[in-house]
Amino acid sequence: MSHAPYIAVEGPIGAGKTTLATMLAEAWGYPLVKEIVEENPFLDKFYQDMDDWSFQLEMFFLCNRYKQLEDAVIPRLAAGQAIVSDYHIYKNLIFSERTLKGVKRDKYRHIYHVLTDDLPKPNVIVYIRASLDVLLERIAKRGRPFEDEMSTAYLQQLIEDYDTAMSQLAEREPDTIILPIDGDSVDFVADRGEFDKIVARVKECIR
Ligand SMILES: Nc1ncnc2c1ncn2[C@@H]1O[C@H](COP(=O)(O)OP(=O)(O)OP(=O)(O)O)[C@@H](O)[C@H]1O
Ligand SMILES: Nc1nc(=O)c2ncn([C@H]3C[C@H](O)[C@@H](CO)O3)c2[nH]1
Repeated sequence: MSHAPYIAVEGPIGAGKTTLATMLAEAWGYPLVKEIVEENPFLDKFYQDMDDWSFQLEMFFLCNRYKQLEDAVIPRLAAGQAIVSDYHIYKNLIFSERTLKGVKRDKYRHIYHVLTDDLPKPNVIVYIRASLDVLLERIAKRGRPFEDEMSTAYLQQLIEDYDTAMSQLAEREPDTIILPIDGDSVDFVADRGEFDKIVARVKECIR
């Protein structure tokens, strides 16, 4: 392992990333880097008109995540200390390849690589996979008003994009271990035993 433990949780919208990342960070007493949602000025506009707002939204996410890595992740790893994150920076590319088109997609892809290629990458990604029905149920239960506008087709496409992306990532970043979790059947919230099993599996990866 080239740096202190850097553990990321990934998965499609509503899979339970923030929930699991928070539990892991608390269990180990590590700081948590969390996605910015409430202060995002473009999310509601994006869900109302994706074609019109996707570039602004993707750039906002990219700049914010870059800043979080710069401010919170890099100094911490440089000090030899572990950290948990509820995303991997690669998710910018997963979403942008789906939401952007033509010249804007090419420009975004270029900027993405310039900004992120030399950033530290997680040692482990806990990848929560879940079916469309389960994701829809969790998104509805959480009740963010702007997500009412999200189409089922978009979410289904993201489920597939995530599977493809995780296979690509396994090739691009062979030092990162990807731990898939079946979010439909493994309820790490209600069942402490299931959470403990995840903790044990992650520990194995960062020893
Ligand atoms: N294993 C679980 N069982 C039941 N409910 C869960 C589980 N995991 C998460 N939830 C609930 O599902 C909702 C979505 O979870 P969470 O916000 O952690 O997802 P997320 O993947 O971080 O979402 P986003 O992609 O939007 O950032 C929340 O209301 C959370 O309490
Ligand atoms: N288009 C797009 N690009 C991203 O990088 C991205 N990251 C998260 N999201 C959406 C999912 C949830 O609704 C909400 C909170 O995660 O924001 C994104 N949407």
